[in-house]
Amino acid sequence: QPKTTPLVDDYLISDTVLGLGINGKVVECTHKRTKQKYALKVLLDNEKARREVDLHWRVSGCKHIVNITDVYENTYSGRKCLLVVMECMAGGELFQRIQDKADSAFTEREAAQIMHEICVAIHYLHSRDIAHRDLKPENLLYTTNQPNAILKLTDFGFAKETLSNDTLQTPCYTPYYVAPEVLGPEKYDKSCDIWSLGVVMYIIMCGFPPFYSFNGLAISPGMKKRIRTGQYDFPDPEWTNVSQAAKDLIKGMLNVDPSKRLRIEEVMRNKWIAQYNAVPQTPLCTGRMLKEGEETWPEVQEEMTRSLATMRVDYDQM
Ligand SMILES: O=C(Nc1cc(-c2cc3c([nH]2)[C@]2(CCCNC2)CNC3=O)ccn1)c1cccc(C(F)(F)F)c1
Repeated sequence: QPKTTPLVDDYLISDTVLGLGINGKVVECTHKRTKQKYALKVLLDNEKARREVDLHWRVSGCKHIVNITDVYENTYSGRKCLLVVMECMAGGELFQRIQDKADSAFTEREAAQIMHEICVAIHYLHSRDIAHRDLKPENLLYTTNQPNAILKLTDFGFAKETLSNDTLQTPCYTPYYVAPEVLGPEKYDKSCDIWSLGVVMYIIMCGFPPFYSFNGLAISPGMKKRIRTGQYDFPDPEWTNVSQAAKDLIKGMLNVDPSKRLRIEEVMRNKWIAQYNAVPQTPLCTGRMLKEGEETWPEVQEEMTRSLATMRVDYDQM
């Protein structure tokens, strides 16, 4: 139900670029009547863009997912475009905010509260049979710069429905003797998101990623092997004071076998997440480590982007 009236009748488009998504550019815009600021994502109208908008619109009501205000279908110089107007997340990205508060101690309890917010978003998606498949630091944004800002997930450019056979093809009844796997392989798309949750949690706890290539190359063969074989650890001194509960949760999310990896329901039931307000207020070195690693942060982002691209391909072929 996108609007077909010209977006420019209702909004002023500024030339402030907020970022580039998989399928399109994001710019700032202002509602003419209310003077309210919004983020506008410009997508070329095609099947991929339609899927992104449809899935994002379906979950836009979740408190921890960037809300869509409006969608317009307009034609510019003969090209059909989808214009997605979203609430403006003026607080910027998750790790920028943790780094900016480097002086005042960032504690394990604050980390647990942040993880709880991200898990609420992922649980909202997975319970509606939608996998995000591109959960990474630059897609986690804050509403404002204020202390009470809310963290939200954005960019549904790789999102997809995970309805497997037992809900679609097979008739509404299934003979009681049919084994579950016969109804079609449980799709592993959701487990991409759990792996991402594990990587994001690891970085929140210490300020550097669990996997990286040592020789500064893009994904080195060694790094790929280390990801597949789950070779990472919790090095001292950064991890010395972190609770065993947090480390065990990360292990459950970074399990190399997607079928053995925790599901989001299990993550939400985990004590460290469910009772995040009872997590010890141990000071973490995340802010300082993020600051120290600031120049190599773009490489960390690129490596996560590549790891996700590889995983999406691998799991689609399973
Ligand atoms: O990025 C800002 N606001 C924002 C941004 C988005 C947004 C959507 C998407 C993205 N951002 C990215 C940008 C590149 C990194 N991945 C995410 C690509 N894909 C998207 O779908 C949505 C809503 N508000 C921002 C940051 C600081 C200040 C302000 C402003 F001053 F405008 F309030 C806005």
